[in-house]
Amino acid sequence: MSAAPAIVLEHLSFARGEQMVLDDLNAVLAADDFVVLVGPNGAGKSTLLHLILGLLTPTGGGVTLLGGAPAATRAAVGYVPQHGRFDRRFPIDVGGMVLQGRQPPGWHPGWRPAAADQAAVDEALTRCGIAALSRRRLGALSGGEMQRALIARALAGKPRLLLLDEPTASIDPAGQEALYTLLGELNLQMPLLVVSHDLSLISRQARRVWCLNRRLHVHPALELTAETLASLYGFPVRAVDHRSDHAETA
Ligand SMILES: Nc1ncnc2c1ncn2[C@@H]1O[C@H](COP(=O)(O)OP(=O)(O)OP(=O)(O)O)[C@@H](O)[C@H]1O
Repeated sequence: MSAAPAIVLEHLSFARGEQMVLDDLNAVLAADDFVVLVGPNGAGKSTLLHLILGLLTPTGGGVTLLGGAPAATRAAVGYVPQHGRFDRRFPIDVGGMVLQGRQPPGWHPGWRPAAADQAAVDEALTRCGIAALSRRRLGALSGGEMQRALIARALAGKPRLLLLDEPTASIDPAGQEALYTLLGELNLQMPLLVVSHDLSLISRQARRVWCLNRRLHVHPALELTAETLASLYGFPVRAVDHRSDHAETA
């Protein structure tokens, strides 16, 4: 028997007053899925993530997250914010930040890590290839290293699903390659939902693409054509395949 889906959207709608932000969304994110969520600015991507996490209440339909109501199951979701939105002046080292992924939700000033917490941090750092950076201050990390540290923080909480917001944005090509590899490895163990405009990520790794612009269209990734993207973004978009085995020959 196949595992239960990670996310089920059923006739999901969300309105703010007169504005219909999301209109009758239906989709399933399978237990082994790698879904990239694309859409122009204002399409409702953040609103959808908030609904999936139970931080907003649908005005129609519903969301099932990891087999239950989002408010009850969201603790099992690892959320990875954009590295550029994280304040690196925060006076903490990489190990300390990853340890935050073990802290119980809410305000617990007396919380002290147990041996199992430190073991989970060490495992997450190793999995993300940054064990050697454990004592490095956040301010001294490259963009790619910072993104890995944020992924490690999410992994430390032993999530059953990862949500990532633009993981490859503002990262140099070598760092992006390393992230593609890491995301592929993580997908062997858990489903991923990635908000991204990175066409290389879409063409190489997504099993499915959720194209959102108030309504949701689900595409098998390889069928995502320039026409689909143009209709989504409202202007022509050139899909560039960066795979070396597709390199152009002069
Ligand atoms: N707190 C809010 N109050 C009122 N309207 C909001 C609020 N948050 C978002 N909106 C509106 O809801 C719509 C969807 O916004 P949302 O942030 O979900 O889009 P997005 O796809 O994440 O955009 P972006 O790519 O620019 O981050 C937009 O029209 C936005 O202006």
